[in-house]
Amino acid sequence: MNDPQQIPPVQVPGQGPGSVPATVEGPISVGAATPGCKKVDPIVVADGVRRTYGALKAVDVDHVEIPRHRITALIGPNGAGKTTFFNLLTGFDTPDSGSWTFDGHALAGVRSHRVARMGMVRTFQLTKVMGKLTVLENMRLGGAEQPGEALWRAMFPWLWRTREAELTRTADSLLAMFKLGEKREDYAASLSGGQRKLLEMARALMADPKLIMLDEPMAGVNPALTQSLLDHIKNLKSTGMSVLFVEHDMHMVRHIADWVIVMAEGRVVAEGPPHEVMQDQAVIDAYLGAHHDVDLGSPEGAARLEDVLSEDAESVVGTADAGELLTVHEEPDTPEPGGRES
Ligand SMILES: Nc1ncnc2c1ncn2[C@@H]1O[C@H](COP(=O)(O)OP(=O)(O)OP(=O)(O)O)[C@@H](O)[C@H]1O
Repeated sequence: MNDPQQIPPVQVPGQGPGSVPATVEGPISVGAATPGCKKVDPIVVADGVRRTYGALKAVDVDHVEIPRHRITALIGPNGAGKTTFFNLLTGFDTPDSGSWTFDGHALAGVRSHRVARMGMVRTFQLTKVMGKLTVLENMRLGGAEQPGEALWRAMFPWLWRTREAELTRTADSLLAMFKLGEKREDYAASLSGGQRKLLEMARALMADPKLIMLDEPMAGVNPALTQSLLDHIKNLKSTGMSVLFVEHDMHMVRHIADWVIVMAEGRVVAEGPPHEVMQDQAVIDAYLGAHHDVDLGSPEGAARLEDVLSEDAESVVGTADAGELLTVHEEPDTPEPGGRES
């Protein structure tokens, strides 16, 4: 069994201390923070990306840019199109129209595994860890396969053994970081929902991404782990990674996001720094409808919003189906039900 105490501090694969950029500072947008505004250094640029389901426009994004080396939150009410947009960008779904680039490379039509190999890796709202594999095996699967690696493995098995040992070392470091070291030999199916979320995030890091996209990383994570999860995400930025996350937890958004993009009814309706965006009328309208007087930028306002939405029969806030605005609930140790890929 692995002893997390003996594992050295994690180094995100391929990003040793020598290659770590200093904290990036300075303006994020070129000019004013308006919906679809240009960024000083974008890692993703999307144009005219649309996805309809029958008459429903799930995603209808004219233009959006995701800043590099920053933590960006993608927020919006349920059904706003956030997950569908994630699916489109990462090749898990196909848009009706539109184009987008990642790190300067056009990605429309590129399949999901190639997108991941290019350095754009995502996690899912409902985790996709493989229950019948151990935690360590799941991690090793996340290691990006180099072009031609399968051939090398067949022809030069001793070289593969070296690579496998490397993957195991990286996996153990990441498992220690996510406090899953003691679970490395357990089947992933035995993990709680929250632990599976952590495993999925750790596995995504095995691919050495330039951009990690997290779909509701906090939902279902035990409160004891939430602070360390926030710290992990901040650490990713300090290693030079760009982070884009979908989240309903405004506490998390306010505390770690450098930039917030707000979607409603498939469109980008606002963007900017967290404290500004949360007082934006379009955002308040999108979230609150009639409750315009609530200030999302303050803890009291967010608490009030949570109360209001908890009483709303159509809101999932405060239920097991959604992240919460201020607090994170305990996840029962039961397997997740199947469902749509989101
Ligand atoms: N496979 C699908 N078939 C039909 N409609 C879909 C499908 N996937 C998503 N939708 C619809 O598209 C819209 C956007 O859904 P999406 O899951 O992207 O929203 P979201 O902002 O991620 O919501 P949430 O915060 O609840 O996860 C919703 O109205 C949803 O019902």
